[in-house]
Amino acid sequence: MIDHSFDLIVIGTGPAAGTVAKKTAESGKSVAVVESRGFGGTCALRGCNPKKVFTNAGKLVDQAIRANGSLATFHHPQIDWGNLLAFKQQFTRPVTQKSEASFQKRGIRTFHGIARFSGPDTIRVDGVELRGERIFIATGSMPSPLQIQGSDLVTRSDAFLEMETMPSQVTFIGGGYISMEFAHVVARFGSRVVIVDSNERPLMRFDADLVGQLVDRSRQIGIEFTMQSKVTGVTRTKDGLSVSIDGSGDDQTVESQLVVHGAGRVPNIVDLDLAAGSVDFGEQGIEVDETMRSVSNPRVFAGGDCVHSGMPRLTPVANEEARIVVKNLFSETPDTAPDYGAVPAVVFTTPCLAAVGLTQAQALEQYPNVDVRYEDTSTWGSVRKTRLDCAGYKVLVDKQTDRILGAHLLGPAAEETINLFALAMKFGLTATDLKSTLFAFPTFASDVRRMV
Ligand SMILES: Cc1cc2nc3c(=O)[nH]c(=O)nc-3n(C[C@H](O)[C@H](O)[C@H](O)COP(=O)(O)OP(=O)(O)OC[C@H]3O[C@@H](n4cnc5c(N)ncnc54)[C@H](O)[C@@H]3O)c2cc1C
Ligand SMILES: NC(=O)c1ccc[n+]([C@@H]2O[C@H](COP(=O)([O-])OP(=O)(O)OC[C@H]3O[C@@H](n4cnc5c(N)ncnc54)[C@H](O)[C@@H]3O)[C@@H](O)[C@H]2O)c1
Repeated sequence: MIDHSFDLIVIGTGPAAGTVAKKTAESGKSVAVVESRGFGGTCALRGCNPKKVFTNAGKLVDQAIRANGSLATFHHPQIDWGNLLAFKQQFTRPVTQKSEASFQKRGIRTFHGIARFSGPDTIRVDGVELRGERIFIATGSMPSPLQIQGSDLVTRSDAFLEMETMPSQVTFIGGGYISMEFAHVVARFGSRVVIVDSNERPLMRFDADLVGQLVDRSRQIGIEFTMQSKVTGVTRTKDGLSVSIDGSGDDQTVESQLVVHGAGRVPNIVDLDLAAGSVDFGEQGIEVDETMRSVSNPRVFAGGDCVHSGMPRLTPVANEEARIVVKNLFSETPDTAPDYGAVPAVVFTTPCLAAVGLTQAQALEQYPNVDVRYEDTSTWGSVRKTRLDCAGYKVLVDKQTDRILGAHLLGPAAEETINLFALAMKFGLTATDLKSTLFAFPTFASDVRRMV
């Protein structure tokens, strides 16, 4: 029996869901949202935003240590984990209540619990049956299940961001975004940090030369890398945890008090009973066409981390897909597709590593004449003034058109400067256009003229 009917039911309350629910309600439609955890989604509660508070702390201590005695004098700059957690909670604690209120203020009905399909246009949540003219799925992603003994002893990123103290020995499984970002903070807190990754280097999707520089810097601050190795099990010992590592025949164990999951995320769709809703899906997520509509159920749209779009699972991607869903949801002929442009990505280590567009290998494969401009910029004045000795760039330019094919930055303000390249690539600016632009001086942006 149907308890309530709506024009639109939205599952999730992260960036993708929020935009679609609010814009649709503002257009006069009746909307319900369903959330199984606190309202607000991963980015605001357990991802980008709280993470940035932690990485800011790591960056500040790093700056203080390397500038000590030259730019200023500091006595024992250090992270106080308890204070840091309390400060982070100033940002995260109000989110749940504010987020739900912002839906309700627009007349959106809010439901708490796990949403499950009970038919092609019906959802069950907490014993209530809802019918939707349209259903938008934006359930995000979750840590990939670890098929290892003792997987229940591994701490996930959401629990890591709520830890009241940080122990002295920490092991990270995987060498991707999460491990590298957290490891830089934990190392600056003063703990022993080990990263175990199955590849030959961490951050495989980023430029190998710049990752090499970042790994050197990471080692200088005490991070140990165990590469081409897999964690095979975690067991409890009297002092903490013992991590078993298989390094292709070279087995070893590492003692830790904390083992953190940084081994990738998968679409969070297991609880939805998508088969009951006739919604096709695969390992990479919900199958959608280019309008973000389910390929198998025309009433259903999906966006963000839970879909198989081939795009990186990042907040700006979720936002763009939501913008498109708003346009297509109630259209007789949905035909608008996302315009992702070149999606910039940043690893918030100290310094940050940032990238947009093609990698060197992709550029050389796709274009006959590529100018590869790579330089270690640690000797540049702008970098030396920060007392940092880890910086570089790689810019890939199509020699035929002078267009930027990819930009890869490591160093101070890389996380900001990359946006200039994203803008240039989206609007087809050439290397000469960038070179001829007057940027304020002395800024890191003004270094762009030397890179192109
Ligand atoms: C530690 C960490 C750091 C990150 N840092 C960055 C960063 O710096 N920059 C960046 O761009 N991206 C970052 N990301 C990725 C970013 O958080 C995601 O890409 C983004 O949140 C995806 O948004 P979404 O709307 O698809 O889903 P989410 O934000 O994940 O929201 C999905 C919501 O759906 C709810 N839900 C799931 N299943 C159900 C169900 N069956 N019923 C009801 N509700 C359900 C969940 O509880 C959740 O609230 C980070 C992620 C993590 C984990
Ligand atoms: N700054 C950001 O934008 C940011 C930050 C954090 C997370 N995220 C999002 O969250 C996702 C998940 O982050 P992540 O760091 O968990 O994943 P990731 O995909 O970035 O990296 C996972 C790494 O774990 C390795 N790995 C997997 N299983 C392993 C095992 N058993 N043993 C050893 N190594 C193993 C992989 O080789 C890979 O290098 C990211 O892909 C991104 O979408 C983004």
